[in-house]
Amino acid sequence: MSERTLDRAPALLRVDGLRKAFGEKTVLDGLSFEVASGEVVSLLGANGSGKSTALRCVVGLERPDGGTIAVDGVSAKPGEAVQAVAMVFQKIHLVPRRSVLDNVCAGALGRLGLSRSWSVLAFPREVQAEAMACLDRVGLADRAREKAGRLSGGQQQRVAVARALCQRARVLLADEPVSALDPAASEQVMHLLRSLADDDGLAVAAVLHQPDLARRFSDRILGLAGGRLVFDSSAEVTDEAVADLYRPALEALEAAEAAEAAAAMASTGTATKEFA
Ligand SMILES: Nc1ncnc2c1ncn2[C@@H]1O[C@H](COP(=O)(O)OP(=O)(O)OP(=O)(O)O)[C@@H](O)[C@H]1O
Repeated sequence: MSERTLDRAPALLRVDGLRKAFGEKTVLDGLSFEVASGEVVSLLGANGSGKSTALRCVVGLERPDGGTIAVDGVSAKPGEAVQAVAMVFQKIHLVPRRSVLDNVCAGALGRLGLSRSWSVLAFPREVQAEAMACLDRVGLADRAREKAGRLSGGQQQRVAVARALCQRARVLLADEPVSALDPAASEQVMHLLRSLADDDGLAVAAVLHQPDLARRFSDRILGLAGGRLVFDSSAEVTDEAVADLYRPALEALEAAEAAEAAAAMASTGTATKEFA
């Protein structure tokens, strides 16, 4: 977004030298980035470049092997959730049989010290009031009493965002938030993320597979390859730089296809010889 001029605020989220391996495979290789209050940062990269793992480390779903994560200047304990950080996913993770309002209230569970099992019959009235305000913020207050599973995918994703707001998150991580949505719903969700940064001062980091959306809705784009940052640029990143991110994956795919074609040719040759 070229016209947006951000006086970069101090980073709300600071990730420094993050390292993570699964077995022998290094997935994050010293990844560092920052996201300020009011900023939307997109992470682009080929499949397997470490984008999801990076966000999962930040939200405490994975324990990093090294590096530091700080939220508002306070270091996070590795592998532990931080109240001020929430994440939304491509697979939206609502409880479909519970009401939209209950799903949003669930954002307050950690703060209330209640179990994640939702054993409470009803959430305290003040939590319900806060959840209604969060639903209103995402434009879905009128759907509060419906079962979450009855809403469209785009609406469910907005409910997931409302749940993050009810958690009082200041850093919102979004892992492919629009990959399962149609273009109109994708626009709506991206506009919502943008306005949460612009109007509410959230720091937003989103993994996207759509470079055009990344350009339109973010202040900066981070390019990841092999668990490292290969660029951290303004949203005017060149087509070539973006294409470079996906080139190794494309080349690997082309090599696999060529090997498959060669194997098929060889077996056809053998079959022809046997037939003769
Ligand atoms: N729990 C796990 N155990 C073993 N390997 C894992 C685990 N989670 C991720 N990986 C591996 O780590 C690598 C990076 O995965 P990650 O999901 O972070 O990539 P990504 O950039 O988000 O990819 P995509 O665009 O496909 O979602 C992949 O090779 C993946 O198979």
